[in-house]
Amino acid sequence: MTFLGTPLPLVSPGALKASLALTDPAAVAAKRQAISDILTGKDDRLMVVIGPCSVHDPKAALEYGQRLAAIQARYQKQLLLVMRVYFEKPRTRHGWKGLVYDPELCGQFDVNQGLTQARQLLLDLHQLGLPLATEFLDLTTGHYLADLVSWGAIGARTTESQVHRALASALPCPVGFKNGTDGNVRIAIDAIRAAADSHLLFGPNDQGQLQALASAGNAQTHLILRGGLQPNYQAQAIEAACAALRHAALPERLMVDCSHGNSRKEYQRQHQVAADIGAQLAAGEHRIFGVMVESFLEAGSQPEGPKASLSYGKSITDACLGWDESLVLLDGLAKAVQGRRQCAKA
Ligand SMILES: O=C[C@H](O)[C@H](O)COP(=O)(O)O
Ligand SMILES: C=C(OP(=O)(O)O)C(=O)O
Repeated sequence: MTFLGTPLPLVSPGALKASLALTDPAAVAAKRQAISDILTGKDDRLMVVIGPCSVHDPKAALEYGQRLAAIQARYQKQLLLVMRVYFEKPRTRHGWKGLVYDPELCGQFDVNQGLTQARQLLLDLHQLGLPLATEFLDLTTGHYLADLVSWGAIGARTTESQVHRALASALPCPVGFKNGTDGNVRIAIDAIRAAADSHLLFGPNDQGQLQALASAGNAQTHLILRGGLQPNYQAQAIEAACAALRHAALPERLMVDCSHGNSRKEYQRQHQVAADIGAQLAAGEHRIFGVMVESFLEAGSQPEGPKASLSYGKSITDACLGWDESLVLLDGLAKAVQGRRQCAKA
């Protein structure tokens, strides 16, 4: 090995997809189309990407998905609920990097187990009828999981990365680019433009052999305002971001992340962010087509640690809204969409 480190066995994408097969790809395609219709404005509902910051316990994530699936019908006239199922965590400095890398939370890097658990959970959630959202971070994991994903994110720390823009150009689903952690929106707009092109990328084929791929280009990409040194969810920031999109000859369509830089990492502040967005929608703001919310079974977060030491249903990365308060936030967004429709009729 010319690289320093310990080689670890890795299941091939084809073997994993054969053992945990998606039997109804048309159902995933329909979910992607529903998201695309909202992205383009054909459907006037609001897309809500909601769920835990990260998946460390597939059982708890599945329970969250069962609850989300059970309320889809309640909101379906106003909201399209898309579940966050994040298996890879971009860290600012240190910390657990996600289920794919360390499913036992013990630093053993059992990637085969992590990929298997991740794909099994996506299959289980897909069968509940939920559209599924994830961040694509490592350039390889998409080869194992992307066929089950309805919407992808490129995170604040990788939006400027050329290889992540190339990855997005090859993904079979709509993709949102977060602004930079400092609030830089331009790099996300550059990413949208770059990802529309065909790019050369390297990755495994189904047999696990390295191949080069000339991507098709992805026109279904968009901006996500996630805050930065200052929040960027308020009307003035929305206007500035839309002016930048207009200047780049891009559609003025965007998603707002109620968490991260917009909540300043205070999870309950997501209520205020969602309420401000709701007021904008109710006043006729049509350019905001979606929001992101960090939400789980239990409110808050807990320090990462051995699985046996953790309490059930609580995030070990960013703090999240609890289930009941998440319903309050969804109720407010549904009312705001109704208000937007009244505005449109006036
Ligand atoms: O969404 C999760 C976090 O915002 C991101 O992974 C960074 O977390 P950290 O700043 O604790 O590393
Ligand atoms: C890591 C995330 O967000 P960001 O890239 O905006 O920090 C996330 O949404 O889980």
